[in-house]
Amino acid sequence: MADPKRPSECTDMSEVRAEIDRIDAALVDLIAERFGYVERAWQLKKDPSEASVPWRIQQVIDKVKTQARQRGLPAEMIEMVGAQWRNMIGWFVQYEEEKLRKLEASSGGPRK
Ligand SMILES: C=C(O[C@@H]1C=C(C(=O)O)C=C[C@H]1O)C(=O)O
Repeated sequence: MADPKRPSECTDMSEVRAEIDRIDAALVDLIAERFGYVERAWQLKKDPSEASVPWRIQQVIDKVKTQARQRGLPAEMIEMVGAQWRNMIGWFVQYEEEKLRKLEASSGGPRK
């Protein structure tokens, strides 16, 4: 595969789109990798009430927004990044909750 091109090196829309496709594929890989740790997280928790950890959710969102700020993204985009993370984490929390509920039901009570 050709070397990645910097934005200023792209001379037509097919080159721009090829780079966007490359970045999107990398983002999906990273989300899948992140999901692997969420999968491990619920296995290390004891019951569904542990799925949502508000202080940690806030910490994660603060960190990504700080990084977005440091990268010089526009203010509205920083808010968008925070909202996307909140949305993604919301899904992960639901996933963990469901797994822990099923585990609780199948084992006849919370894990000791
Ligand atoms: C991964 C965890 O489980 C949940 C998912 C989080 C995430 O996706 O970053 C953060 C907090 C938890 O509500 C955790 O407790 O750290």
